[in-house]
Amino acid sequence: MADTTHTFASETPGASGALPDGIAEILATRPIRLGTRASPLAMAQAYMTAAALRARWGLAEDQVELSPVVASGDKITDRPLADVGGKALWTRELDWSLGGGTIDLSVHSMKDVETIRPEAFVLAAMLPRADVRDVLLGSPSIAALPQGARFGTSSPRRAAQIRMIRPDVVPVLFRGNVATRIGKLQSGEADATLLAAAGLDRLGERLTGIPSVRLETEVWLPAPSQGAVGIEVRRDDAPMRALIGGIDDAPTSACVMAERALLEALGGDCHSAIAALARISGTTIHLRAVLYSEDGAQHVAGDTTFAASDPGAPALLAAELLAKAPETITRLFNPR
Ligand SMILES: NCc1[nH]cc(CCC(=O)O)c1CC(=O)O
Repeated sequence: MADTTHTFASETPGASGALPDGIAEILATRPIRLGTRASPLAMAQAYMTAAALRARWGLAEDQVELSPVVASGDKITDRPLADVGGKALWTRELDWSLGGGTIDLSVHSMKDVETIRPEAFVLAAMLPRADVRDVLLGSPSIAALPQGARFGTSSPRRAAQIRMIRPDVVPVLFRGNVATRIGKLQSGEADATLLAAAGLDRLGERLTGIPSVRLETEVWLPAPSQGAVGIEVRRDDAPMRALIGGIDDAPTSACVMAERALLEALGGDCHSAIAALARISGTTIHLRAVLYSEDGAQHVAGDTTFAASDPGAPALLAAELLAKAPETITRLFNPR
């Protein structure tokens, strides 16, 4: 018989500590309001954030509340995101709520958050990063894809990466949430697709009957910020900054900030095919990145190792990559 004694952090006496200044006064009148998109994945991530906040500060169930907003990006599912307004479609409605004070915090998939954010907000915390890998669905390997396979994606990165390895593969437009895309694969709209392991894991997707493989980062880098959930707060809201700062996973924040600094220096947008991943060991960050031409026929890769205290290093890698990239790649970027 297994030992059934468990200790939960939230039950450890004193583990939660005193609330940051000003929070008790807010809780006397209303709950903490977490803004989130309404998609199943966004809701799962917001639940995780609420649970982490309650555990960290010893808050009751009803002291943290979710406030779902339907994002424009969730209403338009028949065109590539890049053609209809880009990443702002995911953040616009949440930004209005946060700026207007009807929510205290916005929970985001960091992958969907523009590199340049309103000056009034701060990304004050990230949850521990999930599995960063992309998952190939519909085939047990890239090599096993049938000749001329139809590959469902709306991501320039994923389309370029697959065609670099398999130029015969034909991209077909795939949008919608995770369940929608799995449904499209199962109904035969494509032979294969790619999804983030983080999303599948957080939704508890079983993928029954679908051959799949998690692609190792040595051979297949994910999107910058993939697998990271970030929480934004108004810059002038000191109590909420302290509250949310209490659940920040510092290694995740350091890596994701490095990937975002690279993206910002490159001037990448939804049309640019860029893969990047930072890993941290102690205070040393290792950042790898690959830029692709649209058809994947050309690519440039590079990496850099730097002290976490050196915020300029990702921009140097960006400059080095652009300097050696052919015009088919540089034209996809607007470096700053
Ligand atoms: N662009 C949609 C999106 N934004 C974040 C995730 C997955 C979760 C994550 O990367 O944290 C997904 C779905 C996907 O790419 O499969």
